[in-house]
Formats: sequence, structure tokens, C-alpha cells
Amino acid sequence: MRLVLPRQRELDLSRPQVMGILNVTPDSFSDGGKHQQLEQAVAAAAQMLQDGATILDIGGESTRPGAAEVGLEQELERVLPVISALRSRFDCVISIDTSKAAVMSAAVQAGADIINDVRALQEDGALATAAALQVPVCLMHMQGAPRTMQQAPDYQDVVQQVLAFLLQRALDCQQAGIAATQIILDPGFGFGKNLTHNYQLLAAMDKFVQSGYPVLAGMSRKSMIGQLLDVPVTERLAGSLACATLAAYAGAQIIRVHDVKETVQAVRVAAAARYGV
Ligand SMILES: Cn1c(SCC(=O)Nc2ccccc2)nc2c(=O)[nH]c(N)nc21
Repeated sequence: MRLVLPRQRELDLSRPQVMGILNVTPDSFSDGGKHQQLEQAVAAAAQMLQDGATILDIGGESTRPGAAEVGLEQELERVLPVISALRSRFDCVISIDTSKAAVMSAAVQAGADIINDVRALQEDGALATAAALQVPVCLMHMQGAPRTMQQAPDYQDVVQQVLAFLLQRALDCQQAGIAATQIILDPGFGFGKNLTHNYQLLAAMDKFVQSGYPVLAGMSRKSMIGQLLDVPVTERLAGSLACATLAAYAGAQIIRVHDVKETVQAVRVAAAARYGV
């Protein structure tokens, strides 16, 4: 199993890969000029790559519960300088975390290799644009919108409903011209799910893997850990490592995290048990 990337590169998914989170939203940097922020992002990227991340996820729109929408120009000016700087310095895989078609095109042109869309290409023009760009896409499930999604998440059967949504979106993508082997599925932990929903999805990770599509799991430092353990976001490393280990052992191929060094080690243990040393 592998993803075909631009510029004759590819990403081998026969073993789980760690995706480092590179947030470029203003609340993710100590204040300082644009240049300083770019330097900080490049330094953080270098550290994550040194620690074993093979993918860096760049996002300009905060999708935290209650977050407001971000304008196109604002999102572009946050992500493009960072993508260009990373592309010119590192040979890593870069994913662009966006739902806007215009950001997808500009980001891929600047050097991004994968589209990571928390809205599963449902925004205007997103599906056609992603198909035209011919890069791998991650389709994530979200119930509702970031501003409202955590008010009252509700499902008859969260696993069945999330999986059915993702399989349908994957078919929509294939009909638009995206190859099945270029489609990654993601249950969207914390996006319109309560604590029980999140752990039912984690327990059913093998069902998503059995779909045959690559699976991305993103639970790092999320409230599904904070609420369960009653710990603040700064005390969620152990819980995050447990989630990453469970997901990798169940066969998830991409694990999206903040704490790269520790997760690379934990995922390597899980992979040794599942695939052999
Ligand atoms: C962009 N993005 C996000 S942002 C939310 C987040 O990290 N919240 C958060 C981070 C730290 C603490 C509390 C909450 N989560 C996913 C995911 O699970 N899958 C994919 N594919 N993309 C994703």
C-alpha cells in the first residue's frame, strides 16, 4: 500500500507513518513578526522530522469546537509562506489541512503533497479541484460544523454511520476521477462526537482498516483524552500515546500527533506486534 505523490515521489504505507502537526494559526505562536513566526515554524518542522515524522500537516484554520471561520486571504497568507519554506528545505511529505478549493490549489502549487480536508471535500469546488490536482486526499468525518458540532452530537450507530459516510464520499471521489488508492479515510475524532462516540470509534478502528482504504487517526491531546483522564492539554501525552498505539495496532497507516518523538517509538512497538519486527 502506497500513496503516489507529485514530482515522482511516493509514501509507503506498509508500516504506520507519523504525521506531525504544524499549526500556523496565530494562537499557536508567541507573538512576533511574520518572519519570526516563519522561523519558528521551520524550526518546529526540522525538530519533528528529526524525531521521525514523515508527514507534516500544515493548517491555517483552527477547527477547534467553537472556532469561527477563517477568510480565504487570511488562510493563504498563513500557510503558503510555510509550505514554500518547508519545500525548499526538506524532502518530507507535506499535507495541507484545508477545506477551501483555492487554498488546495495554491498549497499544492507551493509544494504540498496531500490534501487533508476535515470537511471531506464538501465545500464549493473542493471535489473537482482535488481531482484536478491529482494528489492523495484524506476524507474526514465531521457531524455539523466546528462552531456547533460539540453542542449535542447524536447517532443511532456512530461506527456504522461514520463508516457509511466515508465510503460514500470515497465513491464520490472516485466518480470525480480520484483513484481509490489515493483516498485516505478518517473517522474524525472529536468532530461532532461525545466521549462515548470517540471510544466506540477507536474500538472499531479495525472496521475502518478492513475497508481497504488507508486510515488516518488523529486523537493527539484531544478532549477524548482530557475528559476521560480529567487532565489539561499539557498532561495528555500518555493518553495520546495509548491512542496512537491502539490505532496503529489496529492497522491505521497515518497517525496525526503533536508529540512526534514519543509517538514514533510507541507506533514502532505497535507495528512490530502487528506486522513483525
Ligand atoms: C486538522 N485536523 C484536526 S484539528 C483538531 C485538533 O487537533 N484539535 C485539538 C488539538 C489539541 C488539543 C485539543 C484539540 N484534527 C484532525 C483529525 O483528527 N484528522 C485529520 N485528518 N485532520 C485533523
